[in-house]
Amino acid sequence: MKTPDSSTTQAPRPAPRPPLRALLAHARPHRRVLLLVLVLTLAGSAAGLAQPMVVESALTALMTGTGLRDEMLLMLALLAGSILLTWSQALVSERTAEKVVLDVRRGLIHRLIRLRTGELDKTEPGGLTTRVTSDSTLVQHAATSGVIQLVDGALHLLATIVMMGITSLPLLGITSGVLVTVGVAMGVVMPRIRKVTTRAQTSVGEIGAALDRSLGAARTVKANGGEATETARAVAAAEDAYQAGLAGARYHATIAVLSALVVQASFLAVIGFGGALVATGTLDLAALIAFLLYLFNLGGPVLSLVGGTTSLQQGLGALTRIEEVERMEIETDVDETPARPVGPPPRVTLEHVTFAYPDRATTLDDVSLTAPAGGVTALVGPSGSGKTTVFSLLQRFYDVDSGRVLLDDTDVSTLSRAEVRRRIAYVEQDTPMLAGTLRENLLYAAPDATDEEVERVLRDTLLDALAARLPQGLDTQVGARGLALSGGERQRLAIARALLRRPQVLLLDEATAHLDGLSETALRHTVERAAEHCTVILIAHRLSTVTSADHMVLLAGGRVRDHGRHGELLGRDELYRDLAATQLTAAGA
Ligand SMILES: Nc1ncnc2c1ncn2[C@@H]1O[C@H](COP(=O)(O)OP(=O)(O)OP(=O)(O)O)[C@@H](O)[C@H]1O
Repeated sequence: MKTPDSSTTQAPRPAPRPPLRALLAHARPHRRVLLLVLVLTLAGSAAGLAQPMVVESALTALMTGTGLRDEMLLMLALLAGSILLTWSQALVSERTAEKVVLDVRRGLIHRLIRLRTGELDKTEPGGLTTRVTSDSTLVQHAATSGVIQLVDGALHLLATIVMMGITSLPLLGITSGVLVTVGVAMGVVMPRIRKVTTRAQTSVGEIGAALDRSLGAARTVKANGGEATETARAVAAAEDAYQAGLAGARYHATIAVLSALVVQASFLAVIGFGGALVATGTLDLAALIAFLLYLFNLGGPVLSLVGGTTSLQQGLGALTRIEEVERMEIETDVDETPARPVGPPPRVTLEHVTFAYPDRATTLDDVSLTAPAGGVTALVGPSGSGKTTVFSLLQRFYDVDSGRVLLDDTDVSTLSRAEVRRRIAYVEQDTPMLAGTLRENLLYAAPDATDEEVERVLRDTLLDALAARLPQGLDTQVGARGLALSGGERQRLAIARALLRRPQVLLLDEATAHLDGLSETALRHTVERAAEHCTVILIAHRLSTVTSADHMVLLAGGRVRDHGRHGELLGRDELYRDLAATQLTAAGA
């Protein structure tokens, strides 16, 4: 059972749409421009279609001895017209295609960054990013040039056939063999092209996923000599993409050869049969030549049809993957900018909270705990006992299955996620630094913080000495291409960033890494100073933390086992005594 309103703040999951309908939905906003492109394309094709007729009349003129001037001028005009039309058509069509892809990418980026935590748990990030990069490109071509090529190809083909019929019906009869064969070949090959393209795209996604995983865990890979295994995994996906690409190439080549072969064969047939007709005087030589020109013109529309169908097939495959993202649940309530939290730090309460990760056994079972307002509460417990899960529920990364999470008397499920996360700041165990300067890292979530606030927070986190030591002070670059900070400094920087937002609650997952005595004291001092302004809840990994905490909650197996002060728990709880002796690290130990 979900909390009553949890469904109102999440995006509804739309039913899957048929891919073609979805594709047309992407083309719809640009329908006017696409119509213009189609008109231009058709006009270009019409200019091309008129050429053999003009040739026929020029040849007749030549044979009857009348002048050629008009025909030559007309041919030049047609040529110029068709060049101009093709050029402007290509330009407008490319621009629209770029707009389509930008729209698709904007939508995807927006959704991916707001995906619900539960969706992220289920999906590999590499597979998601290829939807923004390569899949969107395939949709772009399908929704614009693909559709246009198809319509143009079909109309052009039809018009060519009509013109051939007008020129000579018997010769058209001979040629129909071409059309039927090409049609059958396309019907057989096209679905296969779609299948291999989908396979190729899936493999490309797997390359991304495999690399993301390897690079994200680069140190583990190196330390375990896992280079060969990781390479093999990514290369296997690359080879599969290659195989799928090869299969696609084979199908394309088959279609190209078939069309060329059939056009050549019918050319011979038309020459033979048409030659006989000319010899008997049933057909003009000029008409035969015009017919042959049409025959060769057939290649254009047939290629358009093949190209259009291929890109449509590819686009539909890509769209199926993009639509998967459209159907994933996102957090819709994170973009509002709630007012800065004011008022005293709240009491934080979990009231009979039960929670299970999707498709997992119960992780928190009837957990009730209270972190007093403005104090330091430490969560302790063996690994896997549910400490991090409590933090996740407090920030509404997930919603509880039953029970309530309260800030004073306010149920967090009645607040938007933006509001909850504005009130609560979270410092992870291993805080990544963002690219940029020390100042940019500090101001990430509070760009309007004043210099005085920055200075006070630096003092509270004992980072003022570090900043003073640096030649460029707060404008020093940090991270991969700048100053490297120690684990302790990184976590204090993260606390400073969190405090600058002036949160009401600070959640801190203490680093398990060993800190020297100085850093440990600095961290404790920082936490004590933070507790002057907000309610601090921390996942404790240090003895010094639990001895100085106001209150402690001992979790075990997803339930609250005991709570109280360090001395009390030490006196009465065996598990706690064990933990204190083994897990909690003492400075300088
Ligand atoms: N995203 C997730 N999806 C599914 N199960 C999860 C997820 N995160 C944690 N779990 C499971 O929930 C249980 C509690 O995990 P949690 O991270 O809350 O424990 P913890 O007390 O913080 O452990 P540690 O001290 O090792 O960090 C574990 O059994 C874990 O396997």
